[in-house]
Amino acid sequence: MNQAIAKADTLIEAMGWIRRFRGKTTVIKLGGSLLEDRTAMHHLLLDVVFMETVGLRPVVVHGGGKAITKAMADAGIAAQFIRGRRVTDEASLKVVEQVLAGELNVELTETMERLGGRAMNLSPRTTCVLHGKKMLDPDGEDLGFVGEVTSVDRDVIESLAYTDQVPVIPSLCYDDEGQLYNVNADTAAMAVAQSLGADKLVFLSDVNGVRKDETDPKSIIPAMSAETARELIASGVIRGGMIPKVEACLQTLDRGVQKVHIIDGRLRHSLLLEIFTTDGVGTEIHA
Ligand SMILES: Nc1ncnc2c1ncn2[C@@H]1O[C@H](COP(=O)(O)OP(=O)(O)O)[C@@H](O)[C@H]1O
Ligand SMILES: CC(=O)N[C@@H](CCC(=O)OP(=O)(O)O)C(=O)O
Repeated sequence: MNQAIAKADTLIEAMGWIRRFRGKTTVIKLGGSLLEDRTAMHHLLLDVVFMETVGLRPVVVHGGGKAITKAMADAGIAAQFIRGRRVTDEASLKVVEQVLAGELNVELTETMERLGGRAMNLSPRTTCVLHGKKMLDPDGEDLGFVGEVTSVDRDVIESLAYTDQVPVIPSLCYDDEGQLYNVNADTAAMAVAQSLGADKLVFLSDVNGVRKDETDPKSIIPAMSAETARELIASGVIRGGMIPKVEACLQTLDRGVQKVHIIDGRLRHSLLLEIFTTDGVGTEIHA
């Protein structure tokens, strides 16, 4: 009996948080490093289904960098990155599309449905909600078919909330001429969060947050200002795949979203801990 009472207490404790966030949009970016870990993915999607069930509005944007690199290697294509973005020629683009839209997007949607939730894939193979153009690298490098999002079909995404469906969006966009582009998933999540005026943007990755020393989990920085984040990129402490993530955080903060978090998706229920407790996990970047 005591156990059952403790469970009821936990539900009551969550009530304040549920009321606070009910009807609010949280954009959740699932990183490809994390998607490799099936158990972690399962628990995360369960958290997403829970959020939707109690009236929050989760929107999932996903990458799949590791799976793309693997599929490219299988096809005999070497991966090349510039400042965390994949140089994408025509052959690579085919692989990117197949992995993101053909495999991961379908798997994520189906898994959520199996877990008792309702989900809808919004990919170029079904309904593409991200529109954009070729991205011009600030250093003048030609990244090939790498795009940036210029507009988001907000109405399509928001209408899913009326039928209790979680939108699942891969990081691909079309331009006005119907050319497909590979978009960094952190950048795509940022564009979606801005367009929806999201309350929160959470990046789930395979590290416990931004670290002073990339290899030392204990060196995690729990909270940092936008200014510090810029300094850490310039000094090389933040490098590789963490650069587009932090850049996306900075641009989001520039446009009015109050808080952005980078958290460890491998930690069971990290998403719920982030939303339903006062002690956040991971790194919070604030204005
Ligand atoms: N200062 C840093 N702190 C933490 N991770 C960092 C840092 N600099 C670079 N990284 C790297 O960034 C990676 C996360 O980026 P990425 O692999 O693109 O993840 P995701 O697939 O989740 O988007 C980490 O696994 C780590 O290797
Ligand atoms: C242009 C560019 O870099 N696109 C990314 C898209 C996937 C992605 O961003 O996946 P993660 O979230 O796992 O990093 C790529 O090709 O890897």
